[in-house]
Amino acid sequence: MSVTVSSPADDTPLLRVSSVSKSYGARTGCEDVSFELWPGEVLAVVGESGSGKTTLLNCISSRLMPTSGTVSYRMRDHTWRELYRMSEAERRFLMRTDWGFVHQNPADGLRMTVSAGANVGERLMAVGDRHYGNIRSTAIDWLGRVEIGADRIDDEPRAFSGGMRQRLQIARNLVTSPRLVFMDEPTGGLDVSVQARLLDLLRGLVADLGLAAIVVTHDLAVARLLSHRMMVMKDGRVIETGLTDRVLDDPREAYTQLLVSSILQV
Ligand SMILES: Nc1ncnc2c1ncn2[C@@H]1O[C@H](COP(=O)(O)OP(=O)(O)OP(=O)(O)O)[C@@H](O)[C@H]1O
Repeated sequence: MSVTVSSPADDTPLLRVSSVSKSYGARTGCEDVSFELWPGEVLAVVGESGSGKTTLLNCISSRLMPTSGTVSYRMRDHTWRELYRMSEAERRFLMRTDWGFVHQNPADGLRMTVSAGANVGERLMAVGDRHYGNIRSTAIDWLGRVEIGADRIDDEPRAFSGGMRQRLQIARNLVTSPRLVFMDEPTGGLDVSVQARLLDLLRGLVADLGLAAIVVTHDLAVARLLSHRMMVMKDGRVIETGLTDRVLDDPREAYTQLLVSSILQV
């Protein structure tokens, strides 16, 4: 089954995913997934462990070549480019400038042995900023936006708590004003109280910046708080999709009903 979702937000999508499948030998990672993502839209991809969320996220963020299907992205100059027809250098440039990727484990998205300021500043340098004073003041500004004091700018992230590291990773990703951010379980592995604060912060930043985002999570509360739309995956396929509140309040598929009711019983 191929599921195409539509959004009311804008008449030109930012990303088009068409019939993407990925298999690992005989094992299915994800199968025949199609959807479009609009500017400023947050899409949550939910499902239980092994349902194919991470495989799909990796395929559409150019980290894992799909077995079949296409991923097209609308560039800033409005031309459409097919991701896996770009050169490796073009894809890397896109990832550094127009896209962000927030990993579940901040250590995967940060340089742990350089200062917090440098972690943010080097992304600015990657998009061509060469003015030390600008870079430092923008880094301080962004550390403030993610609630890290300016007095911590020279500390390395390994001296930070898990929540601070995750906030730093978010600042590093958002400082260049990307148009699209991929997030893989962005609050996973954090204490519940830290999660709640981080989610609040993320929600505010995504809304302020008008970011489009694809958030993979097994946590329906994260999907509820962050996303406009949801895709529910099972065994590598999308089995239900729709506005987040609709899917959570009135799930149509038996599997989604089970997923929602099992959370509500906790
Ligand atoms: N590198 C790999 N080699 C072989 N099989 C893989 C590989 N990565 C994932 N798979 C398989 O693909 C399927 C989907 O896995 P995936 O990690 O995408 O699911 P997920 O929904 O992200 O799970 P989780 O929430 O546990 O991270 C699973 O059956 C998994 O075993």
